[in-house]
Amino acid sequence: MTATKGLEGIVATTSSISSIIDGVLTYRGINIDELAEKATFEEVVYLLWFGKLPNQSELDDLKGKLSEASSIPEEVIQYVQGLPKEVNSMAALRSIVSTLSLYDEEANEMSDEANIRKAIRLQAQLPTIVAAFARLREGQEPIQPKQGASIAYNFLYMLTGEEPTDIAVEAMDKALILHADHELNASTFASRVTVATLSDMYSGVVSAIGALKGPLHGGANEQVMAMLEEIGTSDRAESVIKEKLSNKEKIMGFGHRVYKNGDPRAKHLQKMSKQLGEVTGNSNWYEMSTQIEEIVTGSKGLKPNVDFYSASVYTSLGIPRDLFTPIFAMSRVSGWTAHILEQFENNRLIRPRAEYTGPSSAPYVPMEDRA
Ligand SMILES: CC(=O)SCCNC(=O)CCNC(=O)[C@H](O)C(C)(C)COP(=O)(O)OP(=O)(O)OC[C@H]1O[C@@H](n2cnc3c(N)ncnc32)[C@H](O)[C@@H]1OP(=O)(O)O
Ligand SMILES: O=C([O-])CC(=O)C(=O)O
Repeated sequence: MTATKGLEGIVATTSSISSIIDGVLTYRGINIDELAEKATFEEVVYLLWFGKLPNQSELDDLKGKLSEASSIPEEVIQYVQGLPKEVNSMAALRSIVSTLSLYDEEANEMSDEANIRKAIRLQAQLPTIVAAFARLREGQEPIQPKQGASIAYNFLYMLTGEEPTDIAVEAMDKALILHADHELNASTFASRVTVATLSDMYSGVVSAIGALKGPLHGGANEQVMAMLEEIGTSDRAESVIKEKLSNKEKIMGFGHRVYKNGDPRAKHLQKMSKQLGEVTGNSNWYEMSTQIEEIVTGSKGLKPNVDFYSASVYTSLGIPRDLFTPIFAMSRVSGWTAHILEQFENNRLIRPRAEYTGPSSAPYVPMEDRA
């Protein structure tokens, strides 16, 4: 038995949800570029869960169900209110989703119908949770979602209490589409491992949130913004990045385990970042980002991943940095739940082996003889 570090190149399951073949990403066979340009996030959620694009009445039905399920129980709001003010936002999200399961009577119900209903509730409630968390820690009242509005609109509305502009809603919707699923990424794999023991959907999503939190995965988007803030002004970009590279530091938002010639999602976020910079009259973050891309790609051949330009997009939307990864979770929960449903369809316990590298035939030393 020989281990492959980081399971690189190992095919661990079959899946018909998303594919990355020769650098092209599809959801259910549809190219991500087309979805980013033409679809809405709700259509993508339907596509991921049910394997086809919805017709108008199927889409209306799903939107109605998402809207209906978008409020969170009062007990959960009280739980959020009681959290320490300075808590890490992904740790909070992980705990809140776990708490949410305690108020879902179907949490441990394993039928297909119950699992779809839970997927709808999780997708509908994560944006409400993230917005409520952001407001409560500032001492503000949470805002109820508007019935009938899109997830992208509602999230921005619940966060700020103001009607978002059309371009803000478009940018948020596009970001949600682009982050929705990505084959067997670390958090999705974590969710599948958890539910393959026949544990419940909430446990799978909580495992996934824990995995997404790390800076090598979803947590990178916050780190990108921290880096842009550290650089501060474009004239410092070259010296700061070159110093990081010479110190062998990783440049957040660059590189990818699967894409070696560039992430097809990055260009859409770059375009949104540029547009938002023009609309807000502050292109500083966008320009600094393009400059960093030039330096990192030029010197290391590394290309930006989905996390890189999302940082300047969210900042232009006025979103605090520590909500970037929770926003990723708000989108990726559609993919996690699709994968959990797929895992349940044809389940087998996921239990690989480890190549043992410890001592062999070690004696049991009695306590009095130990050093
Ligand atoms: C949504 C997502 O999860 S997308 C990924 C988000 N994560 C990031 O942006 C964090 C920064 N990027 C990285 O850490 C990596 O590129 C990963 C984790 C995404 C992929 O990692 P792996 O496939 O395991 O590649 P690995 O980390 O082994 O890197 C291979 C080589 O490229 C270098 N490298 C990879 N990414 C970077 C980077 N962002 N900055 C500098 N060097 C890098 C490594 O240092 C290593 O160099 P070496 O061979 O000289 O030691
Ligand atoms: O696929 C991966 O390894 C990371 C990920 O989630 C993404 O790029 O969206």
